[in-house]
Amino acid sequence: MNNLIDGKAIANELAVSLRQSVAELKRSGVQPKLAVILVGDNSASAIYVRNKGRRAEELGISFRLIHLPATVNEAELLRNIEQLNQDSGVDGILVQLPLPAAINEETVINAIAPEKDVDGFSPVNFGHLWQNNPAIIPSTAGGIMTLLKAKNIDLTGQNVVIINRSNIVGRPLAALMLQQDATVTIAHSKTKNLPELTRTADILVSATGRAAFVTKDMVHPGAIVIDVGMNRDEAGKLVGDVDFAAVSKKAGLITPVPGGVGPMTVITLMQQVVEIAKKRKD
Ligand SMILES: Nc1nc2c(c(=O)[nH]1)N[C@@H](CN(C=O)c1ccc(C(=O)N[C@@H](CCC(=O)O)C(=O)O)cc1)CN2
Repeated sequence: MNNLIDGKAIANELAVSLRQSVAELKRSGVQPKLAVILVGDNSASAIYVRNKGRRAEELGISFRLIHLPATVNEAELLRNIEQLNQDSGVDGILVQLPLPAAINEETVINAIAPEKDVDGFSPVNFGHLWQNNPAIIPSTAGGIMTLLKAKNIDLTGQNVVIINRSNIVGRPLAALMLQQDATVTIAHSKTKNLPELTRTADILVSATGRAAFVTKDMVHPGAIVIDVGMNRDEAGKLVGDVDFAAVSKKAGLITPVPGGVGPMTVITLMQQVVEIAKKRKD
């Protein structure tokens, strides 16, 4: 299929130069290190964290996983974050989301030192992003931008519809696309006449968490379709939000699930760990 955007292959290409950057840093006495806090036993989160650990190891980035029980209280979680904030050997800190309901996500994210907030979710990094001066950016949004760049897509004047308004995907992606002069619409569960809106999209991004949500009647011929969904179908198979079999026949370019946005999220995270570590040299 020649309209496929192979995120796995693009991530693997990026890994080659990133491995060299890590090796250079190590030669200059800096060992890049990522610390991940995983709370509870969400099976999807465990897989995503495992993928991050594997990629880090393969690149030569130190990876520390702190796995806390779902019953951990907020104060204990904040203590762990503070220790990592104070540890000069740790470059990037992230808390895998979602967190158990009893824990306030915002309090936790705000506790991460902005200069180590490798997810780019803190108000400081979000503020920089929306001020057109991005520092550390959310990895999924950054990964999607890299995919489009790899395919030489010029965003100027393109109509983009993003079905997601989260801080992880929709909002940061909208900011990044706006910076490249796209016309961006964020759609969500209360949006009226969604198919009518999505048919206006030159680039359609979906992150709804619902399998087969994007059907072929929602896509105009030749559109670029970016599928951020991670869902299980009735047979337990990993699928995205898009009815891939039908939509891929109509789309100009399309990302698969798995092997599309997911690997780009992970490699972008690693790129940012390395960028933070480089600051230790200065
Ligand atoms: N602290 C964060 N939490 C979450 C984020 C995030 O960016 N930071 N994003 C998502 C999940 N996510 C990152 O953690 C993520 C999603 C998917 C993948 C991935 O490797 N996907 C593979 C398939 C994996 C599988 O087999 O299930 C693929 O698409 O090929 C990595 C990371 C929510 N939480």
